[in-house]
Amino acid sequence: MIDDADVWAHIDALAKPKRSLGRLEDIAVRLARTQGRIDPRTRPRRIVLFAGDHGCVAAGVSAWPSAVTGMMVGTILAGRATSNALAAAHGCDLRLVDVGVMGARPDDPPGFYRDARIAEGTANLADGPAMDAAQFAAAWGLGADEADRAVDDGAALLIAGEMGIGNTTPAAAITMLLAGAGVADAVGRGAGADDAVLAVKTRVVEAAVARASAEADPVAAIASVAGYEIVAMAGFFARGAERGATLLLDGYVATAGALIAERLAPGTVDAMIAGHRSAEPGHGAALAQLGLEALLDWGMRLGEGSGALVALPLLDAAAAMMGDVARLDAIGAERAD
Ligand SMILES: O=C(O)c1ccc[n+]([C@@H]2O[C@H](COP(=O)([O-])O)[C@@H](O)[C@H]2O)c1
Ligand SMILES: Cc1cc2nc[nH]c2cc1C
Repeated sequence: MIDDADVWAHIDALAKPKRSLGRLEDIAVRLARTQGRIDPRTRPRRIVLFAGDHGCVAAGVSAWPSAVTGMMVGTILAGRATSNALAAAHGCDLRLVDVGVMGARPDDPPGFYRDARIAEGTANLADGPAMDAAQFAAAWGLGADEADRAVDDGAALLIAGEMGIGNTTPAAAITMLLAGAGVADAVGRGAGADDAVLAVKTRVVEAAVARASAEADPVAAIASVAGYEIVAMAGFFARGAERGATLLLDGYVATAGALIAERLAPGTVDAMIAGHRSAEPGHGAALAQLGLEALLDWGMRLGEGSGALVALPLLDAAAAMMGDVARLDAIGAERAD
């Protein structure tokens, strides 16, 4: 633990007028708090992309077919997705984890395949629970293992990204369940739903949340409307926070994972910084529930960790200020402000 007052005292002693770096100083304080040190680190850093499919796509909740998840997995493995480009641009190590992608891909690297308990995609949440408790635990465990691996490899800052056609449907249901959002706010156009798809998605989410709300057990309620990649991100966040890493959040789907983490492992939010606010209308309610304010609001809605990766240089700037700027007394000047 580190006292905010000590962090501000350090910032106010630097060779610059007080508060002259504006919001960058607030980010620096948050970063220092997440790591419990006055000179927080943003390197090494790692993004883990969790990819999974969703049975509810069969109900007509997405503009895209599930096969596109596997196609994008191939693109990520080939190093040609947006996440690869942004991670490379900002010196961020990237890993891809299969948490239930439909279809076999013979070219996948060894070790890519998922825990045996995780099916090729969740069950259709329009018809019944998306997953059972054992599958929830397996997905959470995969995510937690990835956080352990990242921290063991030296990472100080972690990003979770995701790829999964249909996953803004479980994200909307979780935002209703855990952040109290109304259905009209929570359900958005995802990867490009038209009015007809939006109407189906709204009905599906409303019915699934009604069913989940009747569950007495909180994990069963969440599992009933979740996605494997969302639960894996929750496990990743919870374990990452436990291990002292800073968690930089991406968009609506990643924040659904953050809501689950905070519900089941309270205090995880203390390690989080919200990279951006997605164009999905429910993201504001999800961030408000966590008490987080996004760094950027740029109308992005891709997923893949892209919003977090775009915000990453802001954290680098804050960390550089904390670690690399001389003190006013060291240059022989006296504070005049
Ligand atoms: O996280 C977000 O803010 C976000 C907003 C809109 C779309 N997405 C991405 O789009 C896909 C899900 O969209 P959909 O319409 O198929 O539910 C999935 O691969 C997500 O990564 C992600
Ligand atoms: C092409 C495509 C790429 C994506 N990356 C994350 N979600 C996505 C959804 C689609 C459809």
